[in-house]
Amino acid sequence: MEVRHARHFKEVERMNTAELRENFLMESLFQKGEVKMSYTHEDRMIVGGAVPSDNGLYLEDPDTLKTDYFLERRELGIVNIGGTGRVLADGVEYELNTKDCLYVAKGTKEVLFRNVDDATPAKFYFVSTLAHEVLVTKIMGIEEATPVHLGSVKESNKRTIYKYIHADGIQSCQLMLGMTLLEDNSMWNTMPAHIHDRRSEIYLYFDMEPNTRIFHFMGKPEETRHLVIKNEQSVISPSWSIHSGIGTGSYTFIWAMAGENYTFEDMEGVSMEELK
Ligand SMILES: O=C(O)C(=O)C[C@H](O)C(=O)CO
Ligand SMILES: [Zn+2]
Repeated sequence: MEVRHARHFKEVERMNTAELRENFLMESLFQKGEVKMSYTHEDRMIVGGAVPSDNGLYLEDPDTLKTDYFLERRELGIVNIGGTGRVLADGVEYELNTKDCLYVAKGTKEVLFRNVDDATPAKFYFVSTLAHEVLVTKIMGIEEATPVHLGSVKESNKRTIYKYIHADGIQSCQLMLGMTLLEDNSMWNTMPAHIHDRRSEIYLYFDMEPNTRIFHFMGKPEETRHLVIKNEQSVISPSWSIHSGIGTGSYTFIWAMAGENYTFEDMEGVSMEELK
């Protein structure tokens, strides 16, 4: 697993494009027959992709974590962005259709990713955070997730946030996770922007045409930078950074957060006057 260290905003102000990408962008999480992972020291989140082939794939990384098994001191949120797949958590099977989410509790010794049909392979995106308590492993479809309607056609940001793992949904120790779907011709997410100094956040952009790009904005509000992002790429947002994007075509994204509090609404809005 690759490891990324936390960066101070003063250092980030001076980064060129390649350095920004090296530090914050995960460009190839989804490789057939592999589990790919990236460990960020921003709230010690692990972000990954698993694309099973014939025999399935186990979630493991003893060298980086130095624990007896992956979820010994962690919890895990998984979302399937591919064809129907199965996750076996200590032998208990969960079938995940596209956009279904599975929370896997701390203490689960074995996590196995499988396809239902190799002709339409599953693509599992996952985020793992540190956990202090054993909670309940639970699956949730998008139709059961808590919707929040935001934005307008006029502002090109009409969208619905579906919250899966949060205080009023699937319970976790600190992981919060959901998916945002934009209406046709609404291109902006998270604008007006916000920060939340108590939590880091990771986005995965997906459901994009090969030629579509997201211009994703990060940085302190008065020192913004951008990254040009392709389909199925993931970007880290440190707690001091805005995280907002505009697509050249349609897209969906999964957001996941970890940190101090467990309050989705704890966002400090950034006014347009502040953005530079
Ligand atoms: O579209 C949005 O706005 C979002 O989905 C924002 C994320 O949910 C977020 O940044 C939560 O802190
Ligand atoms: Zn946020």
